[in-house]
Amino acid sequence: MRASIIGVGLIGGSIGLAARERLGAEVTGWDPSPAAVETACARGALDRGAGSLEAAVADAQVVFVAAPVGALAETVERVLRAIPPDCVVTDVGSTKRSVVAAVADPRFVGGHPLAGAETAGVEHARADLFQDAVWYLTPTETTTGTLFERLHRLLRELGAKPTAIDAATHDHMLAAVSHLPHVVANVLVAQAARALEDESEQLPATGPSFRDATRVAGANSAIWTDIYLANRDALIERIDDATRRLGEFRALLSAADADGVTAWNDAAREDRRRLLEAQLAGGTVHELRASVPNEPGVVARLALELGRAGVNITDMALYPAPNQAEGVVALWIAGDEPAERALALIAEQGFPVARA
Ligand SMILES: NC(=O)C1=CN([C@@H]2O[C@H](COP(=O)(O)OP(=O)(O)OC[C@H]3O[C@@H](n4cnc5c(N)ncnc54)[C@H](O)[C@@H]3O)[C@@H](O)[C@H]2O)C=CC1
Ligand SMILES: O=C(O)C(=O)Cc1ccc(O)cc1
Repeated sequence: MRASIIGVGLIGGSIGLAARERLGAEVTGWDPSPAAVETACARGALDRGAGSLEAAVADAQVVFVAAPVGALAETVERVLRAIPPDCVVTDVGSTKRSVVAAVADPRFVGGHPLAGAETAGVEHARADLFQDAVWYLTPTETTTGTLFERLHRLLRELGAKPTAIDAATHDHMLAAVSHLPHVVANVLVAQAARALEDESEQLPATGPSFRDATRVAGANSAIWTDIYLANRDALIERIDDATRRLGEFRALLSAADADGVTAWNDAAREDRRRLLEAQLAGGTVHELRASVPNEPGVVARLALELGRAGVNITDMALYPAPNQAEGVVALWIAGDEPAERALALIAEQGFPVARA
């Protein structure tokens, strides 16, 4: 497998380490910072650095674009102009609408690993960063099924859990579970640091809860300014919602409503439990086989439909029929109930489907 990485920072570097270690891939990379390329080679994240983006991808079977969100659309287009025809291109940007709207090429599939850190640069890259992490993919009606399948398999081999989602749903969800938490962490440290400016005030001691809630405060501005701006409409909605919730709690306090405060706190515990429980779906893996016409977008549509219903595809394989007009998609789904749901959803799409 020949893989190429454009933007060799924390995420690009981690993909390089994992691809070389786990896939035995030959990895070439390019970054506008020569120092990043040099460190990536020294750390074993790249087999070699290339002199230009075009040279880095000329021979690739898969390209990961791991640049800041604001540079993604232009960089992906540049990659698409330079790759061989049978190469899949993906990105890792934390927001998806802008790049997916700008790039309409059957060889491109948007992506976003839900894994990372508050650090930056290939110095902090790790081969195990994506182990068991959800890795969102945003295929569209034009995505080539076989290239989507190749990317899906590669990500599984990197240890991740690829999950199809549409770009708008992704950005709205991420505003709530990633972008707002980063904003709130910044607000918390700014509040506590007021004491630094007022010499008469004693510096607060920071306990574990403060450290947990603020680990990501001031995370890498080289990527976060772009993320906040690219998702500003969804993030503003979440900030307004959070402000309203703070206002509700303020009202409970102001009324000294002890029962209300207890109910509010209990509801938070229950919400957190349900959110964390939802990540632990597992169980027996079932193989389903669906017959589908060999048309652009069919595989993407199936993956998106299952993703929307919360069904995770553990693995997938495509078997085109000799006449090339139709084919079989094999899907492996973990858990009895999700497999049942997947069977029903695929049948609803009008495709014959059975357990293998
Ligand atoms: N840091 C994290 O935890 C996560 C970050 N992401 C996304 O991954 C991408 C990369 O982020 P990190 O690796 O954390 O940042 P980073 O700052 O560690 O690395 C970014 C790299 O991109 C390079 N770069 C800048 N402009 C470029 C361009 N025009 N073309 C190619 N390369 C360029 C920089 O020189 C740098 O080496 C961003 O899109 C970010 O939203 C996704 C998931 C997690
Ligand atoms: O460090 C953490 O907890 C993070 O949240 C890292 C992170 C940053 C950006 C992403 O798009 C996904 C994950």
